[in-house]
Amino acid sequence: MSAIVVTGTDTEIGKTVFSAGLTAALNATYWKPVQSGQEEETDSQIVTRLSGRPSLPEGYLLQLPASPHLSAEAEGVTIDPDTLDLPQVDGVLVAEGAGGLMVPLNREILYLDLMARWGAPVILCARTKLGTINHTLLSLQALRNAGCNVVGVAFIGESEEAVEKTICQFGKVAHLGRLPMINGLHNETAAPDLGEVQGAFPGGRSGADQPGGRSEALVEAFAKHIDLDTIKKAIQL
Ligand SMILES: Nc1ncnc2c1ncn2[C@@H]1O[C@H](COP(=O)(O)OP(=O)(O)OP(=O)(O)O)[C@@H](O)[C@H]1O
Ligand SMILES: C[C@H](N)[C@@H](CCCCCC(=O)O)NC(=O)O
Ligand SMILES: [Mg+2]
Repeated sequence: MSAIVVTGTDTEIGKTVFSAGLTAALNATYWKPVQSGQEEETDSQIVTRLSGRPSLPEGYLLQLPASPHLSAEAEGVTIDPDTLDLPQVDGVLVAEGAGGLMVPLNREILYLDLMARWGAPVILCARTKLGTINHTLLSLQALRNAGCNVVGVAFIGESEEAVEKTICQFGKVAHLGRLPMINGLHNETAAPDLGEVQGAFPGGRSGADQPGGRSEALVEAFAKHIDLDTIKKAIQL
């Protein structure tokens, strides 16, 4: 088995959409160790809907959309990192963090510490919007200080060539491509009471534009814009 970790410079920057593209491209299995927030769909449901690939059950599935340590505390739970070793699967495992790197899992450890413990190669997702140079360089420094193996930065959003180049120069990091914004990924059929469904949603405009239950628009954009060869090499595929 090989595993690859998808993290980001912040929450809401597109890690889940990127993970769905990556999971489809690698015929992988997706895992969200800690889901903190269950407003509409979980990240696992989104990835399975967009990729047509399976998701493992979350290690912790928490209601409150907040930092994992606070969501857990709100339910009287303490996240135990010893229960969050990377699961064994056939083929490739794609594991997605929650928010950015220095997000606490409990009162003692950060997500970054767990990623360092896993030792799996890490992809850093970053916006192309103003402010990203600082966020991305800080995140790269944190990953390296923690001893993580950084595969590269995957950008998300409109093209900002000079900005992307600056990050890769100062950060001495590979540019893994840029996933543009894709229309129609939202699941208009999703509702809170679908919370237990894992997989494609039948009927409606689910963002899965093929009957097999995946978004061909995402799969095509990922194949066109993301450097899968470099990612495959990092996980010895
Ligand atoms: N490439 C894209 N094309 C279109 N929409 C996107 C793209 N990337 C992200 N989005 C949208 O932006 C929003 C946030 O994206 P996403 O859920 O992937 O963020 P995230 O980084 O995984 O956040 P979290 O920290 O909660 O896991 C979602 O509504 C998603 O559909
Ligand atoms: C609520 C978000 N959607 C996300 C957690 C983001 C934590 C950010 C904490 C912070 O940096 O302030 N949850 C999750 O990915 O499961
Ligand atoms: Mg996500």
